[in-house]
Formats: sequence, structure tokens, C-alpha cells
Amino acid sequence: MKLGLIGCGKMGSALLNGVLAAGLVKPEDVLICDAYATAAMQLKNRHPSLIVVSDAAELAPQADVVILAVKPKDIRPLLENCASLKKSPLWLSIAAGITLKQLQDWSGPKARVIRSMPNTPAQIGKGYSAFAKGSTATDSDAQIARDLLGAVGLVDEVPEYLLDSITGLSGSGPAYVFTIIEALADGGVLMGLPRDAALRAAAQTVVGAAQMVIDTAQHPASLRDAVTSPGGTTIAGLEQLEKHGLRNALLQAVRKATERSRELAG
Ligand SMILES: NC(=O)C1=CN([C@@H]2O[C@H](COP(=O)(O)OP(=O)(O)OC[C@H]3O[C@@H](n4cnc5c(N)ncnc54)[C@H](O)[C@@H]3O)[C@@H](O)[C@H]2O)C=CC1
Ligand SMILES: O=C(O)[C@@H]1CCC=N1
Repeated sequence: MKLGLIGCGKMGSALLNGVLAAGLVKPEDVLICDAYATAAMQLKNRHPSLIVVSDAAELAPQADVVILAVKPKDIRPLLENCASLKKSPLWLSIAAGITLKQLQDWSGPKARVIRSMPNTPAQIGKGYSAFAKGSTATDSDAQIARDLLGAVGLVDEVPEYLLDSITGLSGSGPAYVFTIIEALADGGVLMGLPRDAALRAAAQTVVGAAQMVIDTAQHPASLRDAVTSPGGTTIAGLEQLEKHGLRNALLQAVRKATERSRELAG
């Protein structure tokens, strides 16, 4: 399979690094391009066998599958510019908010399109992605999306209407969790811990707690109860989280980000 990547920014690079690290495709079978030449060269420096081409119109006819990793506003001109090419690849968009109908309208009625939402932990093989396929895409196209996104983490096929909520939760979610880790570490520093130790403790606590939710399949509230001794330290801390609205802050963050994803469709 010849893979193409259009847009070698934060997310395109994260995905491609993850896919290459998983060994799903060889770098010599991957074509990349970016409007900003330095971005493509940074990826090329890391994986010298990657093939750098000048633009999407040159890349698309040479690839079987193309990951579209440009900003939502750049998707329409790019696809419309490629719509008349003789050979069309399977388009795998990761753009927030851009709908299957828009992808289909802009790339032409025969084009096969998939809309997905991965997240940056894909870079280290710990991503979460969801995707939905367009009406002309086949089951084997869906399998390709599952393989590519699955090479960099967990993946689910979902009905398209869920993808904005997925964007608000797991697409944007790493940023929420990084903020939580930073704030936990600040708390440790406030209470006298050296910065390095505080960050290490905070990050590993988040990893460990998340892994317990996945491995035990217990409800988070039940796992939390097991940490919380009567009259102990944890309940004193939890009281402050409730008082300062952490739970509601996260809920509203997912709500606003979901609404923003819906707005991005224009
Ligand atoms: N950053 C994140 O955590 C996530 C982002 N996304 C989606 O991924 C997409 C890319 O986001 P980022 O990587 O954060 O943005 P970015 O700005 O880091 O990368 C976008 C790249 O596309 C390039 N570009 C723009 N127009 C182009 C064109 N016509 N041809 C070739 N390259 C072009 C830009 O020069 C830039 O390097 C967006 O649509 C975003 O909604 C999806 C999931 C997570
Ligand atoms: O902030 C954004 O719009 C992108 C989409 C999901 C994560 N980052």
C-alpha cells in the first residue's frame, strides 16, 4: 500500500510517526507534502526514506490512501483541486468538524471518504480514534482506516453523528489531561516537592489510574472509594475538588469543545 500524508504538522506527524513505529507501512512507501516545506523536511529528517512531493495534486494520484491532516478550513480547496484528477485515493480525513457530506461533495461523487478523529497520544501508540465511512467507501476501506488508526491505539467505528462528541472528549482530551497533570504537579511543588519529582508522580498517577479503569472494568467511583479512607487524606482532597467544581469544569469543557466541532463545519 502506498500511503500519502497531506499536512505534516502536529497531528500528521504524530500519526505518521506512530504508523511507522508500528511497522504498518515502510517509509519508502509513504509520500508526504506540506504547504510549509520545513514541516515536510522535519519528518523527512526523522525518516530519510519518506518521499517528499510538492503538493496534494502531485501526491494524490500516486497514493492508495491519503491521510488529510490539514486544518479544517484548508480541506475544501484541497479536495476541490484534486477532484478532477484521473486517479483518486481513499481520503482519510482527521479534520475536526468536517462532515462526510462535505468531504464527499468536495472530492466528487465517486471518491471514497472516511472521517476520523484521532488524538496526539497516537504518536506513542496510545491513541484513541473513532471513524465513520462515507457511503461510497467499502468495508475494506473501513478495514484500512481501522488498521492505520489501530496501529497507533484503540479504534472504534461509530455512526457519524457521534464524531463531534468524540472530538470534544478524546480529540481535545489530551489537552485537558495535560492541564490536570500540570496542576497536580504545581500542587506538589506548592507543598514542597521538587518540580521533577512532582511531575513524575503526577503523570504516573494519571497513567496508573487510567490503566486501572481499563484493566479492572470497575466503575471509577468504586475505584475512587477504595482510595478514600474515612476521615483520611483523600476525602479532604476530594472535598476541595467538589468545592471548586472540577467535575463540572470537565463536563463543560467536553460540551463546549463538541459545540465548537459542530461549528467548524460552517
Ligand atoms: N492537534 C490535535 O490534537 C488534533 C488535530 N486534529 C485535526 O488535525 C488537523 C491538523 O491539525 P494540526 O496537526 O494540529 O495542525 P498543524 O497546523 O500543526 O498542521 C497542519 C499542516 O498542514 C499544512 N497545510 C496547510 N494547507 C496545506 C495544503 N494545502 N497542502 C499541504 N499542507 C498544508 C500546514 O502547513 C501545517 O503544517 C486539523 O484538521 C485538526 O482538526 C485531529 C485530532 C487531534
Ligand atoms: O483543537 C482542535 O481543533 C483540534 C481538534 C481536536 C484536537 N485538536
